Amino acid sequence: MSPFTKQKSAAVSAWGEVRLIQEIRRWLGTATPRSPAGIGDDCATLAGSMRDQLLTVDPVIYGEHFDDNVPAKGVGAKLFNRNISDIAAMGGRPRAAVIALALSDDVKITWLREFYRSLAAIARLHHVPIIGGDIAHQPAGITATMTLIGEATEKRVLTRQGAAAEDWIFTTGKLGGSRLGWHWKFTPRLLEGQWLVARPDVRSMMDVSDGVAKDIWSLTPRGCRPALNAAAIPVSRSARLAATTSQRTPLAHALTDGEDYELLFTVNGSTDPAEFITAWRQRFRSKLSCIGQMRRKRSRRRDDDEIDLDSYHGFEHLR
Ligand SMILES: Nc1ncnc2c1ncn2[C@@H]1O[C@H](COP(=O)(O)OP(=O)(O)O)[C@@H](O)[C@H]1O
Ligand SMILES: Cc1ncc(C[n+]2csc(CCOP(=O)(O)OP(=O)(O)O)c2C)c(N)n1
Ligand SMILES: [Mg+2]
Repeated sequence: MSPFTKQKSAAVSAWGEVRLIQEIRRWLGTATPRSPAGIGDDCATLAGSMRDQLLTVDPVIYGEHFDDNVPAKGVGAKLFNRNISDIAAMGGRPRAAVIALALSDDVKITWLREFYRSLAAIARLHHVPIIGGDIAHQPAGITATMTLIGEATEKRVLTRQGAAAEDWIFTTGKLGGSRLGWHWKFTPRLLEGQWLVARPDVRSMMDVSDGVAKDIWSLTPRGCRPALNAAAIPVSRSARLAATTSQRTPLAHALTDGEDYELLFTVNGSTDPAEFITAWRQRFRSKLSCIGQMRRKRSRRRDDDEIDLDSYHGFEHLR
C-alpha cells in the first residue's frame, strides 16, 4: 500500500498535528499510560526507584526547522537545546542523549562535522553524554532526531495539569520574532525550570514552542479561560522588527511566531505576583513577566486590555 494519497480529505493535512496526536493516543489505547507517564506533556515520566525519569524526543528537519540561513553549528545547538528545553519545562535535569540521523547522499561531511562539534560542546557544558544513535539514508534532506533522557530534581515534576482558577500566568524572557535568529540561538531555561519546580506555589508549566496563543490552552483547566493582558506581554525587539514588514502587529508576532523556548507557567492565585518576581530577580537576570490570570469562564471580570485569543493562532504542523 502506498503511504501517500492525492485525495486531500484522506491526508494527514486534513486533520493537522493536534487532531493527529489525539487520534494516535486513541489508537494506542491502554498502550500509552495517562499523562505525564504517557502522551500529553513536554516529557514522559518513567517511574524510578528514587526519582522519576524523564524522556523526550524532538527532531530538526531541513526546510521545517532550519534552512540555509542557519549555520551547521546552530542546527546542532537547536536540536540539543530544544530537547533540553522540554526537560527544563518539567523542572528536570538532562542525563543522556541518542541521535537518529536520516541523510540524503549529498549532505556535506564538513556540515556534519560542525553539527557534531556543536552537539559535543553542549554535551560538555551540561555534562550530558551523547551515548548512541543511528544513521539511515533518506531520499532528500536532513532529519536529525534526538532522544533525551533526564530525571526529576525534586520529588515532583511540573506538568501541564496543575493549574486552577485564579492562578497567575507567567512567562520568562521576551516573545516573538524567533525566525530572525532566536530559534537556533536561544539558551534553554534549565536552571530556571529547576528553581520553579522547587517552589510549591508553581502549579503547572510548559515550554513555548508553538506560540503563547496556542500553548497557553495546554495549561488552562476545564471551565477556565486564560485572561492575558496585552500590555503585559513581553514583546521582543525581533517581534517589532518582524512587524515592520509583515503587516502584522508586534503583539501578534509575540503570541503566534513560536519557537520562543521560554517557560510558561502558573502560580497559585494567593501568591503576590510582584513578590514572586522579586524572588526571581534575586536568583536570575533573565526577564520574568506576569501576563495574566486563569479566570472562570463564567466570570464577567474583564480587563480593558484582555487579549481575544480567538484571533491569534500559533504554529501547527500539517495545517
Ligand atoms: N507521533 C506521536 N505518537 C505518540 N505520541 C505523540 C506523537 N507526537 C506527539 N506525541 C505526544 O503528544 C504530546 C504533545 O506533543 P507536542 O505538542 O509535540 O509537544 P511538544 O510541544 O512538547 O513537543 C506529547 O506528550 C508527545 O509526546
Ligand atoms: C525553515 C523554517 N521554517 C519554519 C520555521 C518556524 N518553525 C518551525 S517549527 C516551529 C514550531 C516549533 O517546532 P515543533 O516541531 O512544533 O516543536 P514542538 O512543538 O514539538 O516542541 C516553528 C515556529 C523555522 N524555524 N525554520
Ligand atoms: Mg509544535
